[in-house]
Amino acid sequence: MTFPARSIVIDDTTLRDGEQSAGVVFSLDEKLNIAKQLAELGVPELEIGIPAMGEQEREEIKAIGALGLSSHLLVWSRMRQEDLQHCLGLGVDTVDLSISASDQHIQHKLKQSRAWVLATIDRCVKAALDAGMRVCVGAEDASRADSDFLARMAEAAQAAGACRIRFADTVGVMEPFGVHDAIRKLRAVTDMDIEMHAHDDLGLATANTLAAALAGATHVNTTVNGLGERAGNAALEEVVVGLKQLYGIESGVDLRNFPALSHRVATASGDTIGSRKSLIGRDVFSHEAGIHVDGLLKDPANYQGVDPALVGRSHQLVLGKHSGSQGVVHAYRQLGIQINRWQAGRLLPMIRQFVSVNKRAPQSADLNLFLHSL
Ligand SMILES: CC(=O)SCCNC(=O)CCNC(=O)[C@H](O)C(C)(C)COP(=O)(O)OP(=O)(O)OC[C@H]1O[C@@H](n2cnc3c(N)ncnc32)[C@H](O)[C@@H]1OP(=O)(O)O
Ligand SMILES: O=C(O)CCC(=O)C(=O)O
Repeated sequence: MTFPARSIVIDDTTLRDGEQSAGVVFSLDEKLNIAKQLAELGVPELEIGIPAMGEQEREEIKAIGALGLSSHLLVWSRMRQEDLQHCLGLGVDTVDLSISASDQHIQHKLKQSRAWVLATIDRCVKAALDAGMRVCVGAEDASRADSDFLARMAEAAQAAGACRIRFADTVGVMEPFGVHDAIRKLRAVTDMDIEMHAHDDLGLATANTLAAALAGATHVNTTVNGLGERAGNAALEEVVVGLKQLYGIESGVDLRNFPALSHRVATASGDTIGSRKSLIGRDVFSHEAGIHVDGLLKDPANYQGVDPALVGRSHQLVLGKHSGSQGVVHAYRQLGIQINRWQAGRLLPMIRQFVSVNKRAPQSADLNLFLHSL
């Protein structure tokens, strides 16, 4: 399958939805550094906070704005006049004005009607525009909304002057085919930009985000390391690499310095990154199995699905229970010691015995000992 060359805008919400993860708080210093690093990677848009939360949040939003970053900044707000007022004068010219799209939320959270939602969109979007803001209408819980009503919301938003609608899979219950259909349907009824906001409750946030991009979304929300409410959002690193590698869609984001940002966000959020977390986990570019190591040494393409250099990393070859003789020869060569395959074959049982007992790879001192005992 071939895909037309195109680009997409990443709107990273590490500093908004990322910080909404239970128990996570970023200090101002952490926010400033995360924002700077995101901008340095070339992330074009950053959603940086919720002004209605209070004076401190607003001061921090201002401080991020004062950095003069190359990234375009947004704030998030409930679709309420009083919340909108808090978004003004912060040095940020775009607001995601959020209102629920599903009957579940409209009736049982907002305790309102669909007609009220449409009227509120009209009133609040116009008020934001009058105040000099650009508006993205956040359709919260869009994934559980009636699709015809969502279309009416999009029409109301566009008629009022919004430039974008955000399709939020708020509770993370969608799958890629459904997302593709939903975004296609939205694309057919509006000329506004469309943004996908996915949650990872079923482990599908990235897949759903890619599906939205294929269906015509112009913007996608991400967070560093997939941080975010509950199971998190679509991970910036996965979305950027997936868009480019699978579909040739450019995001303009260069992840070669991503490990430093990933580490910063993990530390600031008190999180540990799973060792097998795609692209950033400790072990995802490590190889032990003899056949794989032999193949990689002959040509990395033999066992490389993703080039680790894309995310500033490299392959690690590890000696272990499943090593073969080529891997052993290579490990000794790294120490400046030339051995032949016959010697490697005799060293293998020692290596296996060592890792079985110690549950770790042998270090250079161990390898020297093995060699001397031959
Ligand atoms: C899916 C998402 O991620 S949405 C973003 C969620 N993020 C957050 O909630 C983090 C920041 N939140 C906060 O600091 C606070 O919740 C505030 C400042 C926004 C509001 O605080 P409070 O006024 O004390 O209200 P509280 O949080 O208890 O309840 C939410 C209220 O907002 C209403 N509300 C929820 N969403 C919306 C919306 N999109 N538009 C208008 N009103 C809304 C609820 O119905 C409820 O109103 P009620 O008190 O009249 O029943
Ligand atoms: O309405 C929005 O802007 C999306 C809010 C959000 O974070 C969500 O629905 O998960």
